[in-house]
Amino acid sequence: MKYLSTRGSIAPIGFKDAVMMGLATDGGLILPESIPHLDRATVAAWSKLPYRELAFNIISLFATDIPKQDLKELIDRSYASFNHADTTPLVKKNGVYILELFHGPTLAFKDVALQLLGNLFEYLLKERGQKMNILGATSGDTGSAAIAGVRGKENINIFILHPHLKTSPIQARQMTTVLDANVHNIAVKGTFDDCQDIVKTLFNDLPFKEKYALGAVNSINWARVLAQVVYYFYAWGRLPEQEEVIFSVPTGNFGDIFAGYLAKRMGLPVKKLLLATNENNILSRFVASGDYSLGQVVQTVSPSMDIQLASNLERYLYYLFNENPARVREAFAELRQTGRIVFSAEEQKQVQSEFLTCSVGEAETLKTIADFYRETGYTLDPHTAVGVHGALKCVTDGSSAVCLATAHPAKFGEAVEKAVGAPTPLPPQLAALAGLETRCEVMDADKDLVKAFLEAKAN
Ligand SMILES: Cc1ncc(COP(=O)(O)O)c(C=O)c1O
Ligand SMILES: N[C@@H](CCOP(=O)(O)O)C(=O)O
Repeated sequence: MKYLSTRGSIAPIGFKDAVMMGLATDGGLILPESIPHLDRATVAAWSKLPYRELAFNIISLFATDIPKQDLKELIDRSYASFNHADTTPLVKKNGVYILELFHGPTLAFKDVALQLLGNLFEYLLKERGQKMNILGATSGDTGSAAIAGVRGKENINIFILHPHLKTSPIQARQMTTVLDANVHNIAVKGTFDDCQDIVKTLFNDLPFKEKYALGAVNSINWARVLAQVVYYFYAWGRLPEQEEVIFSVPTGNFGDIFAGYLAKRMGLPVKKLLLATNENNILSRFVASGDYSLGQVVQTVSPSMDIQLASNLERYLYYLFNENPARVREAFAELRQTGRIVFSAEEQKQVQSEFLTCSVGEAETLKTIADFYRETGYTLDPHTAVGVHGALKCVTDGSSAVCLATAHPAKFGEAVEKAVGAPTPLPPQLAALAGLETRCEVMDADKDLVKAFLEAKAN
């Protein structure tokens, strides 16, 4: 399998180089040259497999330059750190299915990909005899999952930018209580979009990227998205009837839902993907009316989705534009100049044939948590609640809905307590954070400050 860039200006590369490149060197995002298609019998057989076997089958279609035995070992090791025998169990509550993606070390869906990516980096760096400086942006969950994924690994420094005081307190502690010498947390006085913009700008500074061997842990890295494809198949295989379903995905950077889109293109029977957002609803507006115009980020009770500029939309647009990189370049030039992208009526129709959407406000999110808790005794985190609200409100045709549960509720204790009127018990790994020393560098949202900091700390 070879990989290309959505912007069309890199020579085809293999999987291992794609993982190491992160953001494509032409500023685009990396995609496979073609998407493998599985027939219905294969989908049915594979999706019933235990998680690690399924992950191996799917990932090996794309990671064709890693010897199969090595890949198997990497996958087995990555999911051994999950505390549930099913890795990503599916439960049914109140008529909807909940796909629990929070059984990894940091209690969010990011662990599914970042446990694997950490092991992949270690494997590739050893093979190449290289060192790496990881540079990533987080609105709260990617950061701790990435740190947990690379902690204790040789030849890796990690620099994670988060928006100062805009994550939940527990999310911040999950990152800043890690005092290992190679772990660097930077609290940026700005938004997640500012953090992501700094990271992308530094990745696009090719001499700097090369000199410091920058590695990407955000979903700009193809391996992130690929690992997330697996659980769509896994969930489908656990449904009582193997029918066309709707996946409801709480969405911020469009990585998770893009993985669902890939699963569908690979042959998984997905009727539609329901793109659920909080008040930061640029992606909902895009699906509902083709209005993709940038607004101001607002702070919500689902802070990990407080995002305007979703990285992975570019990957979807590449397909929407019939795999035409010139149209992708034009769209992003338009976005830079005018703050919006204009879509044709035909393109809008195409988007609506693939996605449903719902934008969920704070009151509805908290009410969904409260109602669900009262009716089922099950506690949703605020991000999951956004998707569950979307499924309960928008899936009106009798289809089965699978809601992706992207984080453990205890990561967002304040919001959950406001909704249900009682504190959520802390799992041991979160309770253990109380009182620990923290280390974090607070900085203005200035790429030169981040650059200088990385230069000083990288070794
Ligand atoms: C808990 C949680 N839910 C949902 C999302 C949205 O996922 P994505 O960015 O892949 O759209 C994020 C982060 O982005 C998250 O941390
Ligand atoms: N919600 C994310 C934002 C970054 O998204 P990513 O999937 O591109 O890493 C976070 O928790 O940091």
